[in-house]
Parts: sequence; C-alpha cells; structure tokens
Amino acid sequence: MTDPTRVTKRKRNGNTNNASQPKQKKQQTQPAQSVQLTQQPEAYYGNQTGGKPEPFGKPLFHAEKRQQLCETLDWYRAYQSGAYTNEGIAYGILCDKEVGERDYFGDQVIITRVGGGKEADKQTGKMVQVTSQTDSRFAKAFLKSKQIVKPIGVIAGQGNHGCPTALPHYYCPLDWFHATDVWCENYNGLSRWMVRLEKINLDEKSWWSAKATPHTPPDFNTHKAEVKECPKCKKESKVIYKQGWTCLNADPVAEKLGVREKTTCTGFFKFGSDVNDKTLEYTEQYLLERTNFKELRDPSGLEVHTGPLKPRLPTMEDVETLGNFGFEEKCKRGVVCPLCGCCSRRVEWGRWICESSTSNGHFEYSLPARIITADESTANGNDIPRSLRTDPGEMHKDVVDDIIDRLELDPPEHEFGYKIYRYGIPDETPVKTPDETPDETAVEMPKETSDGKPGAIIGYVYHLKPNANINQQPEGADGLFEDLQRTDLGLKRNPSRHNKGVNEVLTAHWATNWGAPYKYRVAQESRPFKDAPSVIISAITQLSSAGKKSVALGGEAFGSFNEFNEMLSVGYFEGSHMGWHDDGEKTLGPTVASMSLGCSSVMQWRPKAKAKICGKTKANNKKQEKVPVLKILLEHGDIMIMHGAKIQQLYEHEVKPCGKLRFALTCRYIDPTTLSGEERAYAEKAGELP
Ligand SMILES: O=C(O)CCC(=O)C(=O)O
Ligand SMILES: [Fe+2]
Repeated sequence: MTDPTRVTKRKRNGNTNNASQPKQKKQQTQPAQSVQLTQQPEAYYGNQTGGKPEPFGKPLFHAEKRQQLCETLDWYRAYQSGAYTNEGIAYGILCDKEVGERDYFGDQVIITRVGGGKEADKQTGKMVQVTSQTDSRFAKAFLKSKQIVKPIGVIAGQGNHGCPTALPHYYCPLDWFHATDVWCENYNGLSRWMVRLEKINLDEKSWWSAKATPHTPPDFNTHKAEVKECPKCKKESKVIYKQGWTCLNADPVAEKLGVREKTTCTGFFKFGSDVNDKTLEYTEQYLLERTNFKELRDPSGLEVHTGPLKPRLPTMEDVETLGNFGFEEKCKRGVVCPLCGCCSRRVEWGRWICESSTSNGHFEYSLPARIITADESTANGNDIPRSLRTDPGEMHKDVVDDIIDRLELDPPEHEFGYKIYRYGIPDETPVKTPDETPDETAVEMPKETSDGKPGAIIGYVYHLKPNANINQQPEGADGLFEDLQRTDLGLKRNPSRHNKGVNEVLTAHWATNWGAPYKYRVAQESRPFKDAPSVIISAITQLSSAGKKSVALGGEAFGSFNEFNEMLSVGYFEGSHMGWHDDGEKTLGPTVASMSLGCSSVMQWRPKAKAKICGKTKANNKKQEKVPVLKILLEHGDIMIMHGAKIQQLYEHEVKPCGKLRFALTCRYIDPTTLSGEERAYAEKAGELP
C-alpha cells in the first residue's frame, strides 16, 4: 500500500495580510510575499532568561512563534519591527533580543529604543544601527501615543537578557503601559530614539517581577526627576542620567507634531569633558518616578478602561456583525486557547485547534458554518480594484501591458460555452544598439505576435469566461462552489518558509494536494484521486477538457497537452492571497489550468527579476522586482490556463481575491517518468482518476 498522506513540496512563499482592526498599513505587516525575512541563526532566538529567578506570576497568555502572536493580537501585528504602530499611533512593542546599551527592564518601568536605522550584521545576523534617526516614524507614533495618553501593550521575548526573571514561553505579553517620555539620544555618534514606558496598573504586583521583590503601592509624589531649563534653547529636559544633565531637545519630529517649536538645540546631548557618554546610567529618581495614568487620561479621576490585553474568542454574534459569512478577516485571525493560553493560528480551514503540544486538554473551536451561494459571494464585499471594474452587462476590461498580445478568439461564444481571451506571453529579447553590439541590459519587446508563431512568444495564457447559463448547469460552477463548502477537503495552511522556530510562517491560503505529488517548496500532503470527493473529480475532468480544447487554439507549438493528474485545491478567506510564485517544477507538463469559484480575484503576472523582459522595475526596489505585465479579473466560474513551460521559467504570478470566500482548483500534469521508482509508482497510482 502506498502512503496516502505522503509529504510533497511546493514552491510558494506564504504570507498573511492581517487587517481589520485597527486598520493596517502595508509596510508594517508581515513582510511582502517575496521578501524573505533576514535569515538569522536559530541560536539568536535562544532563551536568554533561562538562569534568572522565577517570576512571581505567569503571563495571561503566550506564543512560541511570531506569526501566532501577530495573527492573534489586534494591538501587536509587527512582523519585522519591535514596535507596532498604525496610522501614526503606537499600539504595542516587543522587547526581545535587540537589547540596547541603555535599555532598562524593571517591574514597572521599561526603557527601550524605538526602531529604525538598523541593518543585519552580515556575520552575526544581529541588527546594528547604521544610520542616525533624527526623524523616525516610530518616535512620532510614540510621541503621539504619549500625547493622547494611549495604553501600549508590551511583550517580552525570551531573547531579552535584560528581563528580570525567567520567561516561561518565548513571547510573553507583560501588561498595558503608557509612554511617559520619548526622547532622542546619541550613541556612537548616531542619534536614536528612546521611550520610557510605565505600567498602568501599579496597584498589583507585576507577574514578571521576582518572587522575592516586595510590591509597594504607587506613590506619585516622593520620587520626581528634576527638570532643568536649557540656557540655549530655553526648553526643559529631565535629569535622567546620573553622570549629569543634558539638553534632550533634538526635535524635528516633535516640531512636526507641534509638540515643540524649534529644531535641535546646539546644546543637545552635550556633557562636560569628564563624562563618558558611552557609560551613562539612569538616576534613581528617574526610574522610581511614577505618573498617575488615570489623572492624565481623565482628570476627573473616573475609572479608565484599558481594554482586554488578551483577546476573547470570536462568537456567532461577531460573525453576524461582520457580514454573516464566517470567512471574514476576523474569522481567519488566531485565538488564545482557553485551556493553555497559547496563541493559535487558524491552521485548518474549518476550525481552530490549540497549537501547543503541551496543552493538557486539546482545545478545538469552530463557528457554525452556513452554505454561501455563488451569488452571495460575488455580490457581497467584492472589493474589485477600480481598474478592473465593469459597467453592468459589459465584459470586464482586462488591464494588459501593451507588450502582451491579446486576442478575443472566434467564434465569440465558443462551442464549449466559454468566451476565450488568449494572451501571447513574450520571450526574452536582447536589444541591438545602433552599432549592432548586443546590449545586455536593455530589452525590446516583440511587436507582432498575434500570428501565433513561436519565437517571439513563449506560450499563452487563456482566460475562459462562461456564457450566461453554464454556471447553473449540473456540475456547473454554482453547484461546485456549494459542494466545496459542504465537503471536508482537509484544507490546511502549510509552512512556506522558516519552517521551524519562532519565525515559522504559514501560507496565507489553505490548500490540499490531490493526485500525483507536486514537489515544491511548500510542504504539502498529497491524497490519491481515488479518495477524492466527487467535486474534485468533476473539476479535474472539466479542466482537462477545457485545457485540451484551449491548447488546440494555437498552443500546440509550445508543447502538447497531457491529461492532468494533479490538483491543488485552495481556499481563501477575506484578505487571504497567494503571493508571487511560479508553477515550474521540472517534472511538470507545459499546461496549468485553474477554475475560480466564489468571489472575484485579480491574477497578475510579472517577469522574474532575472528575466530580460520588460525593463520596468518597481521604483526603489532592492530586489529588482518588475512591474506586472498582465492582470486579469477572475470571476466565479472563470477558467485560466497557462500553456508553455517557459512562462513558469521567466514569469511569476500572484492571486488576490477581492471578497470573502473563494476557491481555486488548479490542475497540472506531473510526468511520472521524471520520478524515481517508489515515487513514480505512487504518482502513477495516486494520479489515476477513478
Ligand atoms: O488561486 C488561483 O487562482 C491560482 C492559484 C495558483 O496560482 C496555484 O495554485 O499555483
Ligand atoms: Fe500558481
């Protein structure tokens, strides 16, 4: 017997686009699909708090991976920076392995650097400051939060050697804090921003303080840092260093916010000649000073609610408020396991399962699902980009770069019920300069390609749009869409990169592989077609037929069509997507065909950075990523076919659904003769249609 859950690999970079509440800016979320996180040695994420005293209590909840944390918390979604800011306001900060020389980690006060200007050291992988940060968006956000007296959530990571006690998990949320001071300092000739955070609830002993440390009730009067006026700029600065006072007015940032009027004082960070500014320490008064948050926030002294640090489980009521699908953005976020407190991502399509292996009970949670009709999915929240919107009754206008050759095939309503658009995809073409010397950098696009002759083009993308009634036919798209919701396809998110440790990232879509194994970068289970539900068999049969008929329309020059023996079924929640990738495994036939079901999505193609096609690269893009050259709107029931192996070598594609629920069923042909003995036998057997 062959193993039905054999692990295969697909090449794909996964990503999560977390939005909803608070609304998220792109650059602060998880790195873009094609951007790899800086590779750092695993030891860099080791536990630096191990030998410390035991903490007095334990965190309300915790996470072992950064994605678990960021997918579960609304107040912390920063995948790359320590601070999480949104629309110019600081919401949360992670104090992990990047411990600065002047950082302080106390039971009630934390002083830390606020990001920017750092780069990974090539040898150690550690982040080091390389540029001065007089103007920092992080500093502005903390200044803003200070100004509006906003609670800021603080998380400690085990990588933080300054933490006073041993942390029980890698990421441990501490409590709500507020920013009492935000200032600029100098270190090694570079300016950088610091924030002093004070715990809001001073009445209770902090869970991370050592058992032996006594708890003293808050005293807002006894300890106050002295304040001095600068003789030069006349601005006041607190006495914060034991070694002496200095003017801390270095503020193009503060000036912009209207907090102060002038820019950096000439006396900024100047000390007497006897002071070594590399070894500054904070004064006792500055560390012991406490600020009455309640009074700041609401001078009338009424109770101030900070909101829950720990998110609660989503309920049916939430789903109803959000739009009644159960596939809303919020439903794909992580939850905190009520049994063990670990942040758990929604790894499976239909439910949440506690991600911790140490959980004593096995927590699983789901919200009752209802079947969404195709009409509902396309009518509801179909947020189609302006450039691809259509007038009612009119066929959508594809946005195509003029290098792509577009042809509406005759007859307009083809006999198998689809209107077919065909796009000729250009090859690499080195340009000849006037003196006929080939120029390696510039490229010229082929002009006349609609004759279908190979040479200038490397293959076709066919876009098949069903005519008015075909979606409602038996086994048509409407029925398939509902069947997919009724069937347990075993859709799952798989690790797309950093497949172990704190940086493990799961894909932003849920998938199951059927038939012959498709060996690519995303580890993926493959199930034989004999075990596949009828909806899968119906779809592969339809796609094989559409593929064969489409390739017959001029595509044979780029390879002959083979009946498909592999399918990837993919599910998308609101905000999910499949990032830039190609489908070009070397065991793969030249044809890839997919069927779109549910809400619309935008699929686009761009030449790979290394391909000498179309010189347009994105502005300021270090990775030389190119501008997309073909963009189509895939609507419910549409079929997309790529034919030509070289398309996968020279181009990559991405898919972004525009609504709340979408499935894509994508078929390929895996050539079993390219596989070794056991694998070949498995592929042949699993890929057989019942
Ligand atoms: O979601 C889609 O339409 C396409 C998915 C895709 O590109 C793939 O499965 O490789
Ligand atoms: Fe793909």
